[in-house]
Amino acid sequence: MPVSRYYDVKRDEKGERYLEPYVTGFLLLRLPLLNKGTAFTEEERRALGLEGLLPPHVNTLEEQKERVYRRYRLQTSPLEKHIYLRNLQDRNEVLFYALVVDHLEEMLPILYTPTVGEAVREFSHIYRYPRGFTASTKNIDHLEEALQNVPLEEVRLIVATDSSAILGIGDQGYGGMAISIGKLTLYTAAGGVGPDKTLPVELDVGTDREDLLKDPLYLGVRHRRLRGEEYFRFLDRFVEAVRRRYPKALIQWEDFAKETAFQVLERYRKVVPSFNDDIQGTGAVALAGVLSACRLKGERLSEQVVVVYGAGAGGIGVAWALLEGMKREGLSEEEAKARVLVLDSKGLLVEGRAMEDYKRPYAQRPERLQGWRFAGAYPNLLETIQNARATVLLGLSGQAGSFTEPVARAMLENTPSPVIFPLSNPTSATEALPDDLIYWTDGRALVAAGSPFPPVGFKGRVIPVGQGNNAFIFPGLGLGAVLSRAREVTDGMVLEAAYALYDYTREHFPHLLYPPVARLREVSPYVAARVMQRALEEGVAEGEVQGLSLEGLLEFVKSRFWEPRYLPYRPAPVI
Ligand SMILES: NC(=O)c1ccc[n+]([C@@H]2O[C@H](COP(=O)([O-])OP(=O)(O)OC[C@H]3O[C@@H](n4cnc5c(N)ncnc54)[C@H](O)[C@@H]3O)[C@@H](O)[C@H]2O)c1
Ligand SMILES: O=C(O)C[C@H](O)C(=O)O
Ligand SMILES: [Mn+2]
Repeated sequence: MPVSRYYDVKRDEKGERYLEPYVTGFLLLRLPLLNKGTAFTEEERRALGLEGLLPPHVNTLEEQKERVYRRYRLQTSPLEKHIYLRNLQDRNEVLFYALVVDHLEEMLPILYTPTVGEAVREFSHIYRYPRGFTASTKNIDHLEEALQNVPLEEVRLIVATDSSAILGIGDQGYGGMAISIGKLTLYTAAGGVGPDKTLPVELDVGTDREDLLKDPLYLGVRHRRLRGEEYFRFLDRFVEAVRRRYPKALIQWEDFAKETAFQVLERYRKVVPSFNDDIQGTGAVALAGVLSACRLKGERLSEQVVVVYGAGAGGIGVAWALLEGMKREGLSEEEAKARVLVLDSKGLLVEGRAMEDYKRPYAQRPERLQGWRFAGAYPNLLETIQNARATVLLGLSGQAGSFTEPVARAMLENTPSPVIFPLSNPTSATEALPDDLIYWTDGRALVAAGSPFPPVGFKGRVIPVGQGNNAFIFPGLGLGAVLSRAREVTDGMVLEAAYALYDYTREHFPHLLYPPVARLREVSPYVAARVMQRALEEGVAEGEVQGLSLEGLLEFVKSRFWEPRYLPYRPAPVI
């Protein structure tokens, strides 16, 4: 079957790839996966009915990049830049990715965190072209038919959100589609997954935001969110329809509120290859960064006392991964648990306290608090840091400014170089600004943040701020799972992604907590290869990669890596 009902990719006599479009003329210029714009050659223009429809001069891809980059630079705000790039993506995908790959570090904050947060908020107001697939309460009863309308036959990667907890900005209704689009842009730009193998999905189950429901321009369904059984019936249908239409696809669950995130992950992880980016991707990226910090300090992870601030999808995922990391260094479950302290909005999680089920495994035994001094019913952040003598502090609370100067100074009381990662996104939700943390700790804190921040100048030093964002994990994890045809994404594969990122950083950037994002295109294939290796070891891989060594797997990944280049076009033979 062709890749798409509008084209196929074939090989010529010499084995070179070419594209065979099934549409010609003006329509060809309107399909972003096919359109080369002014780069169509004269021969192609003649053969494909494009003569007279384009300017006479034929551009190279390089020239086109030059043109669009100049316009890009003239956009006056991050959101305008985002809109500009998204329009380019919807016009000509090869050109879009060629440009993004050339300027990855510059454009990631525009296409992804933090600007994507604004794009989510404004989604209905900046909407132009359709992209992705919407499952909504309007089409859920005939979802299988609706999925047939997606003109791609080889979708392998789906990012799906119900928009209930986008970044740290909460329920965003239909706007969450922008997150699915942004995450998949990274899969292609950083993970080498062809854009025609990806499908962004919005699961529009409604919104509880009155302002959105009342906004005449709002584009989602206008009712409150489905809950309980109705909600899960909706999701069951979605998963079933995906399984039928795209049996080889992996689903990445994104930005589900904590009330459902854990249930959704568990309900489907053995039904369809899937993982939750906020729980597992974030857990892995935090573990990798804390391991790097320990290496820089010349200490072991199992010696640290970790405080995780925030007990939602991200916080619990991070607590899980750090606990696993400590156990790997030889601690018992009990020993590890006493070293990973988790707080929610009511304070430290302690057994016996009222809390949701997913938090229970991370609650401290009451004995752990023996001799502690605190004022309220449960220790707050500062009290926990002081009493437990925390050495690592990780923020996943979405509470801007919650890592105050006294908090940072308290960390410094416990260790000469505290590890402090305000991981909440977007920038407006960060627990602390990195330069504040560095000043408050006299340059001694090891700092990484979820959103991108410029390096901090301090007493003649230039201190880079690592970006502890699951962007370092999910493209490699998803790619590795798909390329190894993994039946499921196991916890072992998630943790392997963390150690792979740690190893990559140690080898290539031994003085940093995370690699620069400009290196994502190297990081992701390496993470993918390690994930594949682990999938093989665990016996969940079903693909053609059986028996390959790590080097072999890396070669395999690289041979599949999609590059933004124009293929020559040959018209379909007339039958
Ligand atoms: N850096 C990354 O890669 C990354 C990944 C995932 C999430 N995050 C960030 O983490 C934040 C939370 O995301 P999530 O998906 O876990 O959301 P969530 O809604 O699942 O959880 C938020 C949690 O924050 C905690 N919280 C709220 N108010 C608090 C308060 N006053 N004090 C202490 N804790 C409080 C609660 O425990 C709540 O469960 C967001 O800002 C998100 O951007 C970052
Ligand atoms: O989207 C990001 O930047 C990371 C993470 O998935 C989040 O929800 O904050
Ligand atoms: Mn997320």
